[in-house]
Amino acid sequence: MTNVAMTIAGSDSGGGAGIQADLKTFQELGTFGTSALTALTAQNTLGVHDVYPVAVEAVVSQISAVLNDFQVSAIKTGMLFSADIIHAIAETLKAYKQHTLIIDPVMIAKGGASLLLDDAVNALKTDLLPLATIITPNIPEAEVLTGLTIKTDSDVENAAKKLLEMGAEAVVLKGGHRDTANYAEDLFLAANGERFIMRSERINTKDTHGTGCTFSAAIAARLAQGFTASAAVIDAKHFIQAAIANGLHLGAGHGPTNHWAYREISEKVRKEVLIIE
Ligand SMILES: Nc1ncnc2c1ncn2[C@@H]1O[C@H](COP(=O)(O)OP(=O)(O)O)[C@@H](O)[C@H]1O
Ligand SMILES: Cc1ncc(COP(=O)(O)O)c(N)n1
Repeated sequence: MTNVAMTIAGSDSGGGAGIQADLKTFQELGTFGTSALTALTAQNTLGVHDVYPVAVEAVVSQISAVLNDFQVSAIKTGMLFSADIIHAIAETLKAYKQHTLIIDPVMIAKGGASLLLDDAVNALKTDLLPLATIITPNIPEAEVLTGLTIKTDSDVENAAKKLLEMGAEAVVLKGGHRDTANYAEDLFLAANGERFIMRSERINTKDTHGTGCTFSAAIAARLAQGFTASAAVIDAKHFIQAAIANGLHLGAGHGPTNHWAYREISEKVRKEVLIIE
């Protein structure tokens, strides 16, 4: 059976993040990728040069066209840009009773450009977050969503709990932005009580453009194939670790990750690089 996923996100002309990262990741993991664009960005490894939002009707029309024809097993969202777009997406997904939803609450690009308007944060919290099967914030995004300051391990736990209280079924609070020098660790916490930490070696590289997009797309690809939430996030961590560790060194700024590295690494080697506790 062919499994289908959809990404609702922005286009990154540089190919490392956004829709491009999502579709490459779906393809690598054997899930058929469909998409609805929310914005075009003129972007490269040095930064975001321009943002052109897509009209709300055009976003809804793309989602409807896909959902009217395909059996989509998982949807992920990335850059959503405005409150109007978020509201329309939430209403459309509710109308289609689409249940498996991974929300990567993209706010700011690595170079500092805003990919979500300030007044859209509330719409993300009230309209979309309660529909989430899994939400995957990085530390700054979790701070904005919860209003908490996140520095210590217990701050991470408290923020994850608060995100569950806000309506997500599960959260992966990603630790890429923490000051852990030797490892990058992410906390998985679910409303059903499941909890674990995924810890991998921190790769010393500036080429981390699109890590969050790629990670959440890998989760969506695996959920679309019927993986459980915990199995999907663990495999996504393997995928992103391989992609960062085998960087392509493209461009003069924050380069993209290597979306085909995972398929070249044996399962045994993948398992060796990840500690689950
Ligand atoms: N230098 C790194 N080495 C290894 N893993 C990393 C590194 N930076 C980020 N990660 C991992 O990449 C994923 C994305 O993390 P993060 O950088 O926190 O999110 P975002 O890209 O949304 O800012 C997480 O699984 C995180 O642990
Ligand atoms: C269109 C688009 N979407 C998302 C990101 C965030 O990238 P990252 O995954 O590095 O946070 C980006 N830079 N551009």
